[in-house]
Amino acid sequence: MEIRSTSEKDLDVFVDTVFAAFGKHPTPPDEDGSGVWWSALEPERGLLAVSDQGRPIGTACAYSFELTLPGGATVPVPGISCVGVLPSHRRQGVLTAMMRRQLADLRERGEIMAVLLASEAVIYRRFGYGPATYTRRLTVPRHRAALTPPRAGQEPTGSVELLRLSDCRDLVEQLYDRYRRAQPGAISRPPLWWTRQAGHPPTAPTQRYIALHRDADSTPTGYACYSLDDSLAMLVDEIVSLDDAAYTALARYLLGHDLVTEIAFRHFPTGNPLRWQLADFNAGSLTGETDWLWVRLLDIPRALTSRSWSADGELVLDVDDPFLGERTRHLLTVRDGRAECTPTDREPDLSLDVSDLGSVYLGGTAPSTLVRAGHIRAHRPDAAARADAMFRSEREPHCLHWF
Ligand SMILES: CC(=O)SCCNC(=O)CCNC(=O)[C@H](O)C(C)(C)COP(=O)(O)OP(=O)(O)OC[C@H]1O[C@@H](n2cnc3c(N)ncnc32)[C@H](O)[C@@H]1OP(=O)(O)O
Repeated sequence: MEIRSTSEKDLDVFVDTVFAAFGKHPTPPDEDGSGVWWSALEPERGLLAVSDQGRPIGTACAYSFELTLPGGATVPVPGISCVGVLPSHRRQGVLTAMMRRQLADLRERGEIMAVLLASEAVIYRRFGYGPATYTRRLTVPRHRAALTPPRAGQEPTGSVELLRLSDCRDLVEQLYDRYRRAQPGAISRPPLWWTRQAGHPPTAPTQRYIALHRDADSTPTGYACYSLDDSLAMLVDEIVSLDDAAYTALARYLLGHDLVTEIAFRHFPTGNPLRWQLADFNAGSLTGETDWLWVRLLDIPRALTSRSWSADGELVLDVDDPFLGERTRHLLTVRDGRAECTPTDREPDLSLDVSDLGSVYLGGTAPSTLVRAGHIRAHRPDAAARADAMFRSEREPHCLHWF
């Protein structure tokens, strides 16, 4: 078997092989290659595994994204996707070989970390990825959707306008970009995703309504992208807002929609105040709680010094990376929210696998939870609490981009 990089001329074979790995057939794109989820693929960042007989049997690719870190810094990240091996060639080490090659390539490019969305949670930990953000759905039956009235002096001052997605793509793109720069865990949607209508709504060409919120000065501050199905259930693909007032106004608009049986909010963030604003706290049900963005650190010192930190202090981290055969020990020193990271031979506070460091990195998983789960070993009684205070993100990490 050979693993080779792809280029533009491999695109059809690449797409065909990915679909075969998932047991599906590709739908034809528009003449210019747009209008399907894979329209934004970067063919020069793909890998193709080819059997000894010359048959393509496996695929993997990387998108060029930016990731927002706790504190608001953004870093370039490869978004790993289209990972597949033909059913006829599974469990023979094809994926393992592709992951090894891909991580080596990413290191060579100087990437700090990689991210992905896992089709199954059992696949990627062995390659050093850890789940770092989570998602779930809130569903509210329309007859229980009443919200508590706003407190005196906090009445909404903005407005909501109903638009069709096809009429306001540029505005939606700009709002998403402003939102993701302020939201830890959020991923950029490169211009290609919008111009080629790749991915899922609102970048996909699917028909959708957009509820656009403007503040009192008529400045757009958020949108909700939604549709109703034949049974009159409303599906909200995403709400993107620059502040809580916009989110609340959009939720009020959606929950007040007539002739709707229920309103389902996809990607409902942990810590979102909407349940507290419902007159009946139990009106909504939370379902589909699942991992979303997985993080794989490739350059630990650069990763740790790129984000900001919520508490000053020192931590010695002993990090095992079995897949890459590396064991490194780092002294993390945080002063005024910024970190220095140096090699050390001091006794460790925490011993952990690189996948667990990926899980706690964005602040969405408390180190103490992984200590209690038996993943991380704490060598001092106060180490887990100290790590919790330092790794916590003031704003909970959240990602709603699908790739
Ligand atoms: C980011 C993304 O694109 S997510 C999409 C992932 N792709 C899919 O889900 C498509 C359908 N599945 C597939 O194409 C394949 O089953 C893959 C890509 C998941 C795995 O490919 P394979 O070539 O079979 O993996 P490989 O042989 O290298 O297995 C490595 C190890 O992972 C384990 N493993 C791999 N996939 C799975 C799985 N789905 N469930 C449980 N264990 C798995 C193997 O058992 C093996 O374990 P071992 O090292 O202890 O023996």
